Amino acid sequence: MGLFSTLSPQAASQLDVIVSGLYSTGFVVLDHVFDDNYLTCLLKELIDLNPQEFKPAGIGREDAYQKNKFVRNDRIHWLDGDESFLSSYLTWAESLRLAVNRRLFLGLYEYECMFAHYPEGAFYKRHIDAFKTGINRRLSTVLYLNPQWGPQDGGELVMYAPDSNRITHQILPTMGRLVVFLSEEFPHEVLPAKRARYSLTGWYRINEGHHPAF
Ligand SMILES: O=C(O)CCC(=O)C(=O)O
Ligand SMILES: [Fe+2]
Repeated sequence: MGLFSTLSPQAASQLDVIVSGLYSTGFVVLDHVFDDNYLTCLLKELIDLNPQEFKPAGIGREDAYQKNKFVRNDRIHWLDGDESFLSSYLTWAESLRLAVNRRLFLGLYEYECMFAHYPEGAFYKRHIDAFKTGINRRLSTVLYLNPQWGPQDGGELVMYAPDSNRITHQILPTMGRLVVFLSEEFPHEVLPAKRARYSLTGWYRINEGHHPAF
């Protein structure tokens, strides 16, 4: 049984929307990709994780700029991929990887993801997830897990036009909202959250060691 047999027709057409949006603007925001029960389950798993296992963001896998607590002060928990609650999400992530590779030839190879917790007041200053010369991230995903989040709660994701100070979008991190964008193109920042803000964030990487024959 192929992977797509596990996707609903609605999920398959959402993948088309994402791929088309990436093709035309490099950036997509979608609601209702995952059902409410599953989102609630993800949020519960996230909240149940031992707070000791959340590390200040930037430790380990990123550059010095991103380790600076004046740049970001969220807390993150890398996921191994073998957590049972993640399997539906990872099935979806794999189907997106295949759809993107098939239509956009990005050569996405693997996906890594983490839970992020922005405590009250936390932020992440303007940055780019990958520089063309640096880490091999090509596509960023953020799935927000914040029930009843409104404008009064802050924590917007602010997206800038490539190489510009022009703001193109201010996105509230509402429950189930998904943002997908090309990692190398769009500077973005997270405004201070006025209450705890949760997300499942991930990146597709290319395989550094892999040199295609053609
Ligand atoms: O949570 C968000 O809205 C974006 C987070 C982000 O930019 C990152 O973790 O690189
Ligand atoms: Fe980012």
